[in-house]
Amino acid sequence: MPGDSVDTISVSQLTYRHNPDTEPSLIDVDLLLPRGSRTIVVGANGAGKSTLLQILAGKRLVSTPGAHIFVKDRDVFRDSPPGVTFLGTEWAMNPVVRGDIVVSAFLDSVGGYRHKERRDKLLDILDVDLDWHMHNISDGERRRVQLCFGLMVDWDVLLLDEVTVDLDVLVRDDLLNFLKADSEARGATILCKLHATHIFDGLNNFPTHVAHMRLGTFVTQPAAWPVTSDSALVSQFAPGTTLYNVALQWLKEDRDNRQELEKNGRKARGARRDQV
Ligand SMILES: Nc1ncnc2c1ncn2[C@@H]1O[C@H](COP(=O)(O)OP(=O)(O)OP(=O)(O)O)[C@@H](O)[C@H]1O
Repeated sequence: MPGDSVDTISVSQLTYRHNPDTEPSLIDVDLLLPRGSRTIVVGANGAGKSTLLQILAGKRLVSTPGAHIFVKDRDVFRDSPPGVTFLGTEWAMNPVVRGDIVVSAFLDSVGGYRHKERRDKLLDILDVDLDWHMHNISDGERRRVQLCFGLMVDWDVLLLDEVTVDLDVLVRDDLLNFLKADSEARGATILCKLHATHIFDGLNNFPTHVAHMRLGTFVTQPAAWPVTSDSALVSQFAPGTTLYNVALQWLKEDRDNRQELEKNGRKARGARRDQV
């Protein structure tokens, strides 16, 4: 709850509609994430993962009475917390980052010279060339520049929305190791969305918690990872289960649930309320 410094992220009674006449994308969400945790959220398309990340980043205003959205003990909207980094896919679409600007100038324009050590480490991990021109690089290369840009500042909370999807496996592996070591060394908290098409190799050792969202709610709250004989997930999975198997089972349950709803005449989410 707000005021408890053990939890970096504390959410309660969060309901959110993108449009007033559609079904809510998040329904009465409660969430507590301890400081230093690294949580992967699994869920089918449209489960509400990105919407939740965007709200935690303060990018979507929530006006639902009673909703509490606190990051680092601060109200995300009224007293926005410092040290929160959100990395989402829309960044690469921004015309500014597609202009004729050299990477070194671009990174310096956002203070890269002040974080030279971390910047150089990230340039190395992400294999980014300071002489690249932003308008002349591939989407994957632009993504690597974005990661360098977003991660070079010391963040306390990192909200990752799919941005590792188009990295090659070597770069991605190095980056995950960097993020893991960074979060362990500084007690920084990471929440990331796992896309259904994600490559799972190398991800197994990354999270401290995994969670499952479906139709705007958590069907499994963040649970300690890996699965051990005394962990909450042992009722669903055998100790030592891989993240790949967990995701497969949860996504299959999501599909079964959707088919059941459709059989019973329920329209897909996003339909107007008066059509549901
Ligand atoms: N900008 C928007 N305007 C209206 N509805 C939206 C918008 N963004 C998302 N939604 C709706 O909110 C719901 C949750 O979407 P969200 O993008 O959060 O899901 P997700 O779990 O991240 O899905 P995916 O894995 O497919 O990216 C979906 O029904 C989606 O149609």
